[in-house]
Amino acid sequence: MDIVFIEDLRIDTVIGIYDWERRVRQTLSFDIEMAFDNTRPAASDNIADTLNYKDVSKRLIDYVGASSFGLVETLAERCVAIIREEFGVSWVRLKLSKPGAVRGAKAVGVRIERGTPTH
Ligand SMILES: Nc1nc2c(c(=O)[nH]1)N=C([C@H](O)[C@@H](O)CO)CN2
Repeated sequence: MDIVFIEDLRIDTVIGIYDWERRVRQTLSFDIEMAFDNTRPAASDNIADTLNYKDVSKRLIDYVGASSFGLVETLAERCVAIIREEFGVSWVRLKLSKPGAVRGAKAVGVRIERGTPTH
């Protein structure tokens, strides 16, 4: 299975369950793997044949930046749904990290996988 990935995409947003978290913006980090058959763009050398990681990144920056969920679980699920529905990706693995949210931990968060690879 081929993968297009986005690593450590950092986006500021309102996220969290506590009162103070509703009043500030925190930086989240996204690591995303997306199944995609890269043989066609490799043969054509044409950006139009790719799963364009810049387009995916821009869409998530806009969406996450404007969101204000309580749980990282909810945000992760919505981001994966956008990638699958709007970019036609059959399988996505997404890790959402919230750095510094727990004293003593570098980061906490969730990792989810949705869908089935079609190739
Ligand atoms: N499984 C989760 N646990 C916790 C979450 C979360 O979104 N998912 N959120 C918090 C707080 O917002 C925390 O990040 C503040 O430090 C606690 N646990």
